[in-house]
This record gives sequence, structure tokens and C-alpha cells, in this order.
Amino acid sequence: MPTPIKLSSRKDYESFLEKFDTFLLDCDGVLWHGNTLLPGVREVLALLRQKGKRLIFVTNNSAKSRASYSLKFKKLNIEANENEIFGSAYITAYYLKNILKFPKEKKIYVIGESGITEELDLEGIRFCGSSEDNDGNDIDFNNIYPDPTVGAVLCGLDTRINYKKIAKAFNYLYSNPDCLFLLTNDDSTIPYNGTLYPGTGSLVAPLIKSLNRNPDAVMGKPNKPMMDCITNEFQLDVERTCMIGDRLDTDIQFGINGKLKTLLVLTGVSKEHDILIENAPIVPDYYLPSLGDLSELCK
Ligand SMILES: O=C(O)[C@H](O)[C@H](O)COP(=O)(O)O
Repeated sequence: MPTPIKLSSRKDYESFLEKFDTFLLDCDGVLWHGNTLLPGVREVLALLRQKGKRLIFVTNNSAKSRASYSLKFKKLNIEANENEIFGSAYITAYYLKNILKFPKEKKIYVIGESGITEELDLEGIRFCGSSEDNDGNDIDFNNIYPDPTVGAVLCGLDTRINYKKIAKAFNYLYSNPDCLFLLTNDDSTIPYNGTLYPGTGSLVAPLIKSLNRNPDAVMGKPNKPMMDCITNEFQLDVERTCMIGDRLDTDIQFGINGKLKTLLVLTGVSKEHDILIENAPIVPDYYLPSLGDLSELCK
């Protein structure tokens, strides 16, 4: 496995940027933690735009729709067109509609937030669950029963997860072997406020354990549906495209799977020792303490 190249000087930054026309950029842990932009990021993104680079934002965070992410970028004073934003909620709705051809007469039970329900709505896909099961009332098991019209259970990031949601999702999957079990992504953690919290992959562990069943499909990085959705909208020259991420097993693996070059930044989940240990399973082409370090070129 080749040794990753650490970018550490102005000369390194300049020659790195000259190699690529397109950058795929992860969001949580690269651009921001929650609603806090990481230092230097705004300047670097503006620099990349000035240099005529194409930017594509690729996030496994399904809590927001494409439109809501577009609003978030605007509030953070970052230029980003909606068609440059690929969130796992958007690609999941796209995949259900165009690839899985999800039947119109069926509906989806959702564990997740408005990102998912807004994108399903836009594709005309019926759903139930999500915030309607947020309530903190005692569970009434008589209110949980098989429903053959539920054709899939879809799980994404849900900061209002509760026993009732897991029990209803379990019920639909346990009572109907034809019911699909889908995840927007399976990140084990989410970088937030300089630390980590349980991510989507950890929230669905109770379902996997209790059903003794793995999901039928996971949409987000490092998986193919995310890349298929991007390449359906953008022609990528893989030799001149670089994936920038903070997480080895999603972002960097996603870039490797897509035959892209990869840059790991250390402001999120993965750390320098993860790539310098002997026989590291996943290694980026380049790495850098933070994306903001490239703002050295703005001076
Ligand atoms: O769903 C999750 O676990 C998180 O939203 C995910 O870790 C963040 O996605 P990213 O922007 O890093 O792809």
C-alpha cells in the first residue's frame, strides 16, 4: 500500500490544486461541525471557485434535503448551487424512484428526519413514520401491527430515535419478508462540536441485532448509488477529480471505489495514526491537518 503524501507547504498546496479540475467535498467533519464552519473553509472554497474548480458536495447526512442544504450554505455565506449538493436523502429518493422503481401503491416506513421526508415527497413516494412517531408516550403494542402496504423500511440519521420507531420498523420487516430494509448510510459516528456522536449505522444496530438481518441496500458513501447519482448528473474525469473527506471507511473508500484521487483531512473522524500504521486497510493519496490549511494560498 503506497504511503500517503502529507501536504505541508505552499508549494505542496499549489501543485496539489493544479492536478485537479473537480473536487468532491464531504461536509460533516471537512466543512463544518454541525452549524459551525471550520476555520479557513470559506476562504478555501472561494479560492477554488476563483481558480475555476468544479465543486460537488457529497454528504451522508440525511437530516437535510438538497434544498435545506442549499439554505445552510447560503446562511454560511458559501456559494453552492443546489445541483452541486448530493445528500444521502436526495440520492435515496432518486434511487427508489429511478433504479428500484418503488411501487406507487406501496409506502415507506421512515426512521429519520425532514431531509428524507422532503426528498421522498419531491419524488412522489408515499411514506409514514418519521416525526409522527417522535412522541414520548408509552408504547401501545396494540397499535403496532403488520401492514403489507409498507414496502420498505428506510433508516437515516434520527436524533429523535426511540423504542416505538425501532419496534414499528422491526414489526414491518419481521412480519413481511418482502419488505426492503434500506439505509441512507451506515456511518458509525458523526463528527460534531469537535467530538463524535453515534451515527446512522449505530442507530440501526438494534434492528440488525433483533432481526438478525443486514440491510438490503445502503445508499451513501462508500456505496455505488451515491456515485451513480453524481455521474448521472456530472461527467467526471477520474484522473482530474479528487475526493476530500475526513472518514477513511466512507469518504476515502468512496473515492477509491470511484478510481478518484483522495485527500484525507484530520478535522473529523479519522486520524494520522489510522493511515500511518503498518498494513493500514484504507490509505488516501494525500492528507492534510485541515482543509482550511489551503487558505495559506489566499495570502
Ligand atoms: O448519518 C450520519 O451518521 C452522519 O450524518 C454522517 O456521519 C455525516 O455525513 P458526512 O457529511 O460526513 O458524509
